[in-house]
Amino acid sequence: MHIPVLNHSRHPLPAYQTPHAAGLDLRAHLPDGPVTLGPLERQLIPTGLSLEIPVGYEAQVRPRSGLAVKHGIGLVNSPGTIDADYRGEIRVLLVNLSNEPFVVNDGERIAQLIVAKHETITWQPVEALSETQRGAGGYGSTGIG
Ligand SMILES: O=c1ccn([C@H]2C[C@H](O)[C@@H](COP(=O)(O)OP(=O)(O)OP(=O)(O)O)O2)c(=O)[nH]1
Repeated sequence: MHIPVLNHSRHPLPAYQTPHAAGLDLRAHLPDGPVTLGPLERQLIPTGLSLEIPVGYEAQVRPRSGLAVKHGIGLVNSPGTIDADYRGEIRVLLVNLSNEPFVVNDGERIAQLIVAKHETITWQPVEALSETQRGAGGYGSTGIG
């Protein structure tokens, strides 16, 4: 699938790092210099990228596990949703869940983008739903562990 992309950064377009990777790494676009995230601080980090995603598809912004395990860096709204009709810049809502400041440098790979199909549904209001073995059970109703 080809996706039209505007790249306002001086970084290369997101690329798959291995032949069968699902995600394309997104880089920080910080022309004015690095940004420091203090402990528990969150910031929207620009990528310099705007997309034209085909109708029927979305893009998901997901954390990178390496940054999560090594530095406690996550996404507040994980996974972020990029709508097909969004034409603005993709931004990444990073949060520092560690006790140490974390420096985000220009060009650093901060998150990953997955393009996925989605359904557009219509509602069918009813008076009752079909019965199942689970019924309304959840939240550990089958036991923990
Ligand atoms: O991590 C994210 C999440 C969203 N967006 C952009 C693309 C998306 O299409 C738009 C709106 O996102 P969302 O629907 O999650 O935001 P909202 O809080 O529901 O606001 P809106 O009322 O604008 O839909 O913001 C990003 O750039 N990064």
